Amino acid sequence: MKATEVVEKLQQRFPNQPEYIQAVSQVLETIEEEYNKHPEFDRANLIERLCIPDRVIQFRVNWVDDKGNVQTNMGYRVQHNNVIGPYKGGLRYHASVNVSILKFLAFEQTFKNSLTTLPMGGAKGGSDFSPRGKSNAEVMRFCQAFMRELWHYIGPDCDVPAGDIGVGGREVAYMFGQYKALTHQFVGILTGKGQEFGGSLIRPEATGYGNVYFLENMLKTKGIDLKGKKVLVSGAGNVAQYTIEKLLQLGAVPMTCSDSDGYIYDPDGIDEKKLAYIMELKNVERGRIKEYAEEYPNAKYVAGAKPWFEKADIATPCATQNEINGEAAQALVDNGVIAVTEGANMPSTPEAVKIFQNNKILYCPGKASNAGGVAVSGLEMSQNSERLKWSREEVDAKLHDIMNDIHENCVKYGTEPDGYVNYVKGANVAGFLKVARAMMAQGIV
Ligand SMILES: NC(=O)C1=CN([C@@H]2O[C@H](COP(=O)(O)OP(=O)(O)OC[C@H]3O[C@@H](n4cnc5c(N)ncnc54)[C@H](O)[C@@H]3O)[C@@H](O)[C@H]2O)C=CC1
Ligand SMILES: O=C(O)CCC(=O)C(=O)O
Repeated sequence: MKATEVVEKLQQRFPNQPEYIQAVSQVLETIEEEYNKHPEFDRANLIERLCIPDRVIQFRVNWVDDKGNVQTNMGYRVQHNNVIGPYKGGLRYHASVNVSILKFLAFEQTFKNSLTTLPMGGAKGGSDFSPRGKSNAEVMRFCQAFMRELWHYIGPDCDVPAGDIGVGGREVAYMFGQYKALTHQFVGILTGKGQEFGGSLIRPEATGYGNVYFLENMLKTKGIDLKGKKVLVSGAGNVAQYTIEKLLQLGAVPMTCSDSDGYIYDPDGIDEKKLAYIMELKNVERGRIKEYAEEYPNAKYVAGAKPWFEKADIATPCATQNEINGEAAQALVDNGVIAVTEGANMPSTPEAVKIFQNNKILYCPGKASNAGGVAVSGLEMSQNSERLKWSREEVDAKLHDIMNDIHENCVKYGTEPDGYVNYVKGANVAGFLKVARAMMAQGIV
């Protein structure tokens, strides 16, 4: 297998899917060597079968807005690979959603879910509907209309969606209610559910907490801890909020957060009280991050920019894909950042990744460091199957163990001769081998 040739062929077959090609390209270049140790993989054309999703489901979603007008959005589910378990992965509601973005996310999810050690295949879905500026009633009607189509293709042992950008507890609950109404079944069809109806404790916190547990592990390899470290965080949603919460618990000092309009920098650090303000602002009032600087005048708000040019010890992008480009990565390196851990999916461009690696920064790709969210989703599925609810401590301990295992696997497969851990290679090879072995065992299907 020659990675560049496979990517070229995919590019010809799927033109205008840059995010998908970017994700595939990054994985193939790091697994090429391992793949070529197994001639049986090539005979089975494993690589194309692994890169091309099992299916891409696309549908129209009609819903009625508050003025009584009918609106039409697109809905999608990309079921990428289910050789190690039922399809599993979030739903994204954002105006930018398209097939390329969902194919990249579903591809990444397949490797991520493999890394968690739990039996989950990879999928992703969503819509170009944006909850921003919509009333609660409009969001409910949209979620119901979306599920009226999606329910045909999912099931507790077939495909179990969850949240992602624009889909949190509120949206999951509306979709759960609609699935139940359509099927007359109370089953664990979505994860990230409310605590009252089958949700797992720690699921809302899991991606952010797991991100910081992974960061702790990376720092430990250099004998460094988080105490007093200044951290640049982007995003102000689910992943950013619980990344900040865990950073605070471990003595670090989060300095920034952001939304798609700009970022805030707080020279005094974001403390627990300020985090509670951000949670209220974003989760309840659904306001903009610039309001933080009005509430805390010591902080500055920078419109239309990202926080990567501020000085700090660590950076953790928790907003969206390709939010750190080469220029931003170079600024982070020049400012002395020692570690970059990704809460978001593919937030660093290929140029940025090369800059981190060439400068021997501790750098980990999202499919490893943000796997805590889907891992606890897997634990929610187990609890739903058992019809039991585990304690907060039990789930957190399991999350901690899973993140430690993922870190260990990255070190095992990614350590280079000079001792530098290439976490990208480690995560990709470890994730790939399990999926590849399962594909080989199950024959040509
Ligand atoms: N929610 C979860 O459990 C998991 C989420 N992720 C990833 O983490 C990232 C954030 O997701 P969530 O926090 O769940 O979503 P969210 O909807 O709760 O928050 C997203 C945040 O990113 C910001 N954002 C969105 N698009 C942006 C853009 N184009 N430019 C700048 N900022 C932008 C939003 O303003 C918001 O603050 C995404 O990449 C998602 O795929 C990864 C693993 C699990
Ligand atoms: O919890 C899940 O099923 C999916 C989480 C997710 O979308 C992700 O890991 O990117």
